[in-house]
Amino acid sequence: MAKDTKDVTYKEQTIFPHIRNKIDIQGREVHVIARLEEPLIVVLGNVLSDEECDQLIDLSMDRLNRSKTGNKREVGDLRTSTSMFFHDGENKLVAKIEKRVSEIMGIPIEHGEGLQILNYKIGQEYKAHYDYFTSANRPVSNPRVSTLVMYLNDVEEGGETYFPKLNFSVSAKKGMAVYFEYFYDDHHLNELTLHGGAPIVKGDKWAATQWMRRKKHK
Ligand SMILES: O=C(O)CCC(=O)C(=O)O
Ligand SMILES: [Fe+2]
Repeated sequence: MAKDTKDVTYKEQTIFPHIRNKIDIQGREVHVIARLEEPLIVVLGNVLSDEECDQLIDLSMDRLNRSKTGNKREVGDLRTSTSMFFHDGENKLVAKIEKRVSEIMGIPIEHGEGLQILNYKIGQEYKAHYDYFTSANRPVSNPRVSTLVMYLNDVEEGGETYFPKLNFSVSAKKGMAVYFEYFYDDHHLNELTLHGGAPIVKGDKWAATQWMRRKKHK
């Protein structure tokens, strides 16, 4: 018998649990607008209402500090935004959004690092980076596995979330979000999730980021 020479395309298991183009959560219909399969990058619509976006901005405005990066949480050129973290469930709105984010990402909120609000003014950016941690000599004990970046306003010009290794970018649009994950066995797929927040050219940018860990973080 002739041997079957068809290529077998093997796809890795993903974390994101939704296969349909709509996700029903808390009586709200979140839309899957676009989807890249490997690495999985999902553009989502109707994640937050306009009022929720405005309230998150109002609640964080007076609590912003220069954003930090890396294990040592340092301030530097890599990330020039200001930002803050809400405490877990610190008010009704944050609790409600945490629950929604957890359902979208398919991971309990206890694995999260807290909802983080970011503000970028003209010229400010988050240069291309990986959200996962790397350690040269020992495995990371509780690695980050996935990210959701939600946009809280429309940016007039600039401020896209860009993935330079994929020639792909997502414009910041109020209430929408981009999800991606980087817990693949094939490390090449994780490396393709290199991404950044492009410098703001006109206007400013407000976003909310949720980083999830493999295991409980708190
Ligand atoms: O601001 C963005 O578009 C990207 C933010 C980001 O990469 C992060 O918070 O890890
Ligand atoms: Fe990031």
